Amino acid sequence: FGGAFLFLTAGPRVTYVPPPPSEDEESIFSHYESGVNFDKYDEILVDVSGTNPPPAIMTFDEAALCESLKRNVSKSGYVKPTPVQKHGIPIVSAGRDLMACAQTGSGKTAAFLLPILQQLMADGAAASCFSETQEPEAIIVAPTRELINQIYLEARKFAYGTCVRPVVVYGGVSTGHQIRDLSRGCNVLCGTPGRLLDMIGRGKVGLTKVRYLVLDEADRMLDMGFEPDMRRLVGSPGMPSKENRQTLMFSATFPEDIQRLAADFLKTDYLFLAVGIVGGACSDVEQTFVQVTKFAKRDQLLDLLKSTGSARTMVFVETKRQADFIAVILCQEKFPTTSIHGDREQWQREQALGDFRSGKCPVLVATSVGARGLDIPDVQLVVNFDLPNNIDEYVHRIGRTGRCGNTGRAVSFYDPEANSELAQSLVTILSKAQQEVPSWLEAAAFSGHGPSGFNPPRKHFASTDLRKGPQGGLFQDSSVTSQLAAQTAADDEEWE
Ligand SMILES: Nc1ncnc2c1ncn2[C@@H]1O[C@H](COP(=O)(O)OP(=O)(O)OP(=O)(O)O)[C@@H](O)[C@H]1O
Repeated sequence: FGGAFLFLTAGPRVTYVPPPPSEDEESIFSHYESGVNFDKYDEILVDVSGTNPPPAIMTFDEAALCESLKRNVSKSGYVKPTPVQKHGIPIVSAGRDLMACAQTGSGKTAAFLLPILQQLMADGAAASCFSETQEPEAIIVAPTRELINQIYLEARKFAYGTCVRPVVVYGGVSTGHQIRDLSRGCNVLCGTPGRLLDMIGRGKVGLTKVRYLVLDEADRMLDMGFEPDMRRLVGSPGMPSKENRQTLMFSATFPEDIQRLAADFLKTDYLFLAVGIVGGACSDVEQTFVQVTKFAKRDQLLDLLKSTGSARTMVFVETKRQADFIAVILCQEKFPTTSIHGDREQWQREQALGDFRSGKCPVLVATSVGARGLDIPDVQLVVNFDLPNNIDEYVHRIGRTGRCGNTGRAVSFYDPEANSELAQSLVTILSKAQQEVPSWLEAAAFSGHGPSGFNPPRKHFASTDLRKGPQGGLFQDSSVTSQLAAQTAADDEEWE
């Protein structure tokens, strides 16, 4: 009986083998153009706190990258570094631990990949060779399968033509396939936590050579959903102590309670890099709000999509069932639509993202699993059909548009019955992004709902490195709820 029970709970064996990524140079380096606001990134205030930060670089030349990396950066269409790259690259190169917060779509991925790859090349990383146990020098973790795959493809792009070999492991894909891929050599291992720990537990990955541990979407990786896995990872046999590795954390949001927790993983002299307002929304996204009841949302969405034509659109909903339901309705109404959520098979999730990327389905309905990190060209509109229950998730969701200096638009359906808790934080977010605040939303914010008092917009840039004391924490109200909210999301979703 025990065996049968085990079999039932383990579920069917996953046999999906994703198609290999293209080897064609043109598609490896395909990219979208940076937008009209790219140069405005330079006007964003930057604050680095902690002792002895190295000076920022102004150009990629100053990053002293080796020839092949330089070539790959240029083939990727990068001409000038973004602020998180200008400051982040020298910090990583100087061997410092880092907690970096910069707005969505502003190039955080290259800010950690380039200096890591550069260092591995400079130190002559061992060319990959076959071995049953691989000993990567860098481990990168992220919360969703699609995001870690995207980071892997970026790593593969920047490492093109070098001897550094990145590998990716994530759930929903045949383990045997990933073990075979790993055994061919691995310098940079990208993984979602569950599958990564599984590979370590099976003895396929050794940790003794780890020099870099990167947590992308670090606040999510350290909230209640993933924190135990992260502790397991750093406590795994062979993993160098925090004193003996470099730990790097990146996100667009960093609630204070999570910053406090993050300190356990970082050396005490870590640097905190804030580009703009910690937890702030991307100012290139025009945010509008429509007050609507639950029952009127459907018609509102149809009207909106009719008015935007074939603009590539992501529609966020609360539940997996709702995602399927809305996708079906939109298809019936002749909007080619697909969906991504945790109940879909991995091949369906990957196909959905592929169809959305290619434009075959210009509308993607997603649960919170699609909120973070995904970098899809030309997403013009994000619709919050259901608003999330925490402000950080809102910031990440609307950040799927307005990336890399391009402009974007987000329309959110605000249901007074369900969303009043969010009103204060929304007003703060809108004000800080210099956006118009609807008077009804301001009234809702003042009417006393929500976890704390109204947060008046600050006139000056406020760094929110926790170590600077209580005047920081612009979005403290959100941090109070973030853990709970994230837990709810984690319960609902098969994240990785
Ligand atoms: N210096 C640059 N010049 C031109 N394009 C860049 C530069 N840096 C990054 N990009 C491009 O900008 C896009 C967004 O970058 P990336 O995905 O790293 O953003 P992010 O800050 O990690 O966003 P998120 O918070 O949503 O995860 C990518 O397509 C990336 O290739």
